[in-house]
Amino acid sequence: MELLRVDIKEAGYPGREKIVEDVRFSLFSGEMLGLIGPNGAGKSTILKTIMGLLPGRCDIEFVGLNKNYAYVPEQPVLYDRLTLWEHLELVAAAYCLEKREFENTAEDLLELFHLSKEKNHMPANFSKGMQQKVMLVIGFLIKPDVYIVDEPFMGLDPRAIKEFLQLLEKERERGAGILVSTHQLDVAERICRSLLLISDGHIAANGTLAEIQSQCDLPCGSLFDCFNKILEEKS
Ligand SMILES: Nc1ncnc2c1ncn2[C@@H]1O[C@H](COP(=O)(O)OP(=O)(O)OP(=O)(O)O)[C@@H](O)[C@H]1O
Repeated sequence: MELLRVDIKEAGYPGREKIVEDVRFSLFSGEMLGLIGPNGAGKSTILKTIMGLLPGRCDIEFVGLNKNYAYVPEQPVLYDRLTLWEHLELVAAAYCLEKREFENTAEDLLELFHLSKEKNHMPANFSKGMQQKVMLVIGFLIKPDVYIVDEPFMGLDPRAIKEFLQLLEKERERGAGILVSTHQLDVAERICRSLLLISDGHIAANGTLAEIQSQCDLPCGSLFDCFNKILEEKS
């Protein structure tokens, strides 16, 4: 089932409108789609455009009624004067989560991400990785249909990455669609059934790893090899 339809004709920043051009794809229920590409290729710009945070000529449609989503940006966005638990309560209030269910889910997520002891502390004083985990906890709390996650692995320790991936996989099995931007090509190769390689604001390759391997004539190549070959051919 299609959950998200993206058709970006042109998008960018005020004064720099053409960072991304002709990017079209759909995200389906139960799909983990990896957005990969070199620094400055336009991955975050695509995600921000999908979220309506940037101007642009585009059609973005969350297909179907009452589709909700979680967007986890690259830079954590947290309030200075709220504790971790107060952040979660705020989300629960905004999404009208039932109190008992919210509390149980929130406690489980904090436990899983090893944040229980920090519950009454201010995330503003947390390390970068801990702040990133808070953003992920908030995303998982609302159990959305669509997850849009920008570079989630940066700053997470290996244990946190493993727990995060397990949770993401559970959500995918539940039927959520997941769009994840990352530089971790080994992780993308392992977890993403479909991949979208962005170069210079355009789609340079897309499909499954097997399709990308045949597109760049590297039948047994890793995603790392394919990525570099495609980019070399383009330059
Ligand atoms: N706030 C901004 N204002 C103007 N230009 C920007 C802004 N943010 C990013 N850009 C430009 O847009 C282009 C794409 O940047 P973007 O952040 O989308 O790349 P990315 O693929 O996510 O890179 P990275 O992997 O390094 O995070 C770059 O040329 C960058 O300089």
